[in-house]
Amino acid sequence: MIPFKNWKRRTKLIATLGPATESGEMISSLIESGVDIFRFNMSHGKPDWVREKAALIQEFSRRAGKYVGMLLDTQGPAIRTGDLPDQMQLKPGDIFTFTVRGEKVEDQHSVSVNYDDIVNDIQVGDVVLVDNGNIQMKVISKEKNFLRCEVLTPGVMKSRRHINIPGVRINLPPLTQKDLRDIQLGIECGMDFFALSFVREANDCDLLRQILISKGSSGKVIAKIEDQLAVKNLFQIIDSSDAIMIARGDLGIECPFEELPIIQRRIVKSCIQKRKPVIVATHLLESMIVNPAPTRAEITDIANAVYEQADCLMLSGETASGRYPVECVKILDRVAVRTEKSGGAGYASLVELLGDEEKLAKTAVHLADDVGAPAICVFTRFGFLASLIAGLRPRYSVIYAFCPDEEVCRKLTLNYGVEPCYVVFPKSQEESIELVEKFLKTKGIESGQKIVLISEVPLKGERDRFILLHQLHYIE
Ligand SMILES: Nc1ncnc2c1ncn2[C@@H]1O[C@H](COP(=O)(O)OP(=O)(O)O)[C@@H](O)[C@H]1O
Ligand SMILES: C=C(OP(=O)(O)O)C(=O)O
Repeated sequence: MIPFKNWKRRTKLIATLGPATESGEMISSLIESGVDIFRFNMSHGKPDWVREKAALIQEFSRRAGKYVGMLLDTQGPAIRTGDLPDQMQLKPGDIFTFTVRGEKVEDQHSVSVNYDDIVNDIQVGDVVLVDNGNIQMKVISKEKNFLRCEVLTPGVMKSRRHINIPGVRINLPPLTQKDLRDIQLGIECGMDFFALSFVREANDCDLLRQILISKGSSGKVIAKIEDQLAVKNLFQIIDSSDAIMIARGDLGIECPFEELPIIQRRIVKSCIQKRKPVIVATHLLESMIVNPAPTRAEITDIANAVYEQADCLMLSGETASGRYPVECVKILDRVAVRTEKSGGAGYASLVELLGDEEKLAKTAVHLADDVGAPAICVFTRFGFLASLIAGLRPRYSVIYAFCPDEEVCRKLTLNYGVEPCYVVFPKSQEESIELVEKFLKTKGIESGQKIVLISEVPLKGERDRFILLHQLHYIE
């Protein structure tokens, strides 16, 4: 019997926290609606705000009895405008000035920029792309401390907007002083994932990892692929990170946009092949920042990412500042569940399985697929075996990861199809089966169903592992 009834979503969901979702009530509703990880975008969040919201997430996740991860997203070597007291409505023909080094100008429309070298990197006649390319301006003159531009497309200039200069290597270090302060804050708040913006090469990830380790954090390193250099160095970056984010907001500006779907597919496929979790981010439900219903194209985009079997989908402005955050999460859930049932691209067949653990995981997944098991129960100390199994994308099974470490449980919120459950490890196979039976009963899995049990915890010899095909037999 194929276990399609009560299908639980395998694709994980990340929601960016912002003014629209900062209340305890909203955080609680988002957790109830299925958010697995909350993202703090450090281009916007102030330290006290981050501390307060991180504590709220921990409290509401405890109340909901569900592990929820927290992700700190660094600003990285990105060019951003500074704070504006009020938004500015811009129309074609307006003159707009970008200032650096604290320069003050009398112009009607101006804003500071965090990157002094912008005046060197941009030439008169170049087009400046602001706010994900929404506002285009042409440089008409430049001085030591400012650039004067003509507005080409209408738009609203707000605080902390991103400026892209495609193809130019920005003269900022991979981690700025602000990033280092934010990472320290993230460690203090117990963040599980640290995303590195505008990663350019594998060394950038190594640097972040060294910082985390030196400060005693077990945080995972997520590399954001958002420009052409990162695409060029993709394989090394995948190898040096714990997970990849396809940051389509910037990537879609930094690369010709017709390349975006091809790059997305290549990244998802490569990550699955190399067994690294992958996040598809940004613009999944962009129209729902203001509209109550998605476009057909957005539904199809979500379904495509789910069909590709990405581990995770990420909402940005939709939950940070949109009008319908909870509805967006519910729509992602609904589209993901339906698409998962219909099957996926199957890139996991490309995974290279070299070591014994990998082969063990593959055997367990084959068995579970063959018998149509609704569950693979894995006893995992460090989350390694659970993530191996997730990487192989079982066709029908939820992966219940029984783990004696709450930190590891929170890190598993990113992996495809994994539901982490905290347990003290049982001492025998019999106790393991008893624990699993009791647990699966609460999950609505019926007596008589066949499930697969696998453990990385040796019961006898140091290298012994077991895989068990077990038919549930609940004692009433
Ligand atoms: N912590 C925050 N505080 C204030 N505004 C925020 C915060 N996080 C996000 N936002 C708002 O939501 C918008 C969308 O979020 P996101 O896509 O993460 O930002 P961006 O595209 O600027 O990196 C931001 O541009 C910003 O206006
Ligand atoms: C997630 C992204 O990064 P940010 O929100 O930091 O611009 C993106 O560009 O898609």
